Amino acid sequence: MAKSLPIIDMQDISSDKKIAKSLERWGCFRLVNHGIPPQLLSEIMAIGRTLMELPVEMKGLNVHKDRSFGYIPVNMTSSMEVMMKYSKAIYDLTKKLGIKLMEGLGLESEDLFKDWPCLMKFNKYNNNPETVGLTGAITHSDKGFFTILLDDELVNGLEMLDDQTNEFIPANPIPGSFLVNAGDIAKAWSNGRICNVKHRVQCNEPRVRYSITFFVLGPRNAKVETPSKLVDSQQPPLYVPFHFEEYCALRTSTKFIQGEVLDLFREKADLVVADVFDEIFVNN
Ligand SMILES: O=C(O)CCC(=O)C(=O)O
Ligand SMILES: [Fe+2]
Repeated sequence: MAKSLPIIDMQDISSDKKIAKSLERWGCFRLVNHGIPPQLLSEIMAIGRTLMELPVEMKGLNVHKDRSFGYIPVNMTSSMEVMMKYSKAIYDLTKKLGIKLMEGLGLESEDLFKDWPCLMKFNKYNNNPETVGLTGAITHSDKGFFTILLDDELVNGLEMLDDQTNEFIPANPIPGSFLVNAGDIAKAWSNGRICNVKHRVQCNEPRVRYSITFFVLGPRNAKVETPSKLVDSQQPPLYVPFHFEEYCALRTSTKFIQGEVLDLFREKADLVVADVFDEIFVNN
């Protein structure tokens, strides 16, 4: 039977343990019965599509210094309400997921992501007959802690890497669900227990694909530090505490997008660092 990714029902009484286990084994799971109404999911998806389809001249009116921050035309103010509603709902959901993860790992039940910066991103894959078989998003890990992805219900393409067998497993959509995956910060925070799953998006059919990602990034004004309970003589600390911004700057400057930069923050990093810098040198 073909391998498939874990599906977790948020209302299941053992969901906390299942969340921790799935993140350790796969670095991801599909989340169902999460409590965000399907109507709100359809509304935010519709807004994503509308924004993506705006004429180029209108998108050019974007005045943000970082051009990737996008543009919302004034006649779409009602969309702002939906966006605020959605971001609040999804932020509350990540808070619950953080608490469940803490409990699932046998840690004190607390709001892990309190005051952490988050980012919402709309994606469009211009799939067409010429792009079938090509890659829409190359293999990468996400740099933050958690990503909550609302994927296209009709057009598949997302694939998650099983790091035990090195094969890609399709994350086929389930209407009304989210795909939750862990990123580099989760791996460092958990002392290497959580998998920062690598993933990619393939074009399998000539139909445009939309998705919305909500990234829970890293601690604000504090270092990424492993809870003491996850460290002992059997599992000595793997990483020195570091700031999320520091991590992002290195990931950007090295252009390594699969979590390799975590090696620069390893305890006793002298040897590893030399290796990574060699690679950077070779790659440039
Ligand atoms: O569009 C998708 O399904 C995945 C997007 C993604 O991996 C990302 O934005 O980091
Ligand atoms: Fe990603």
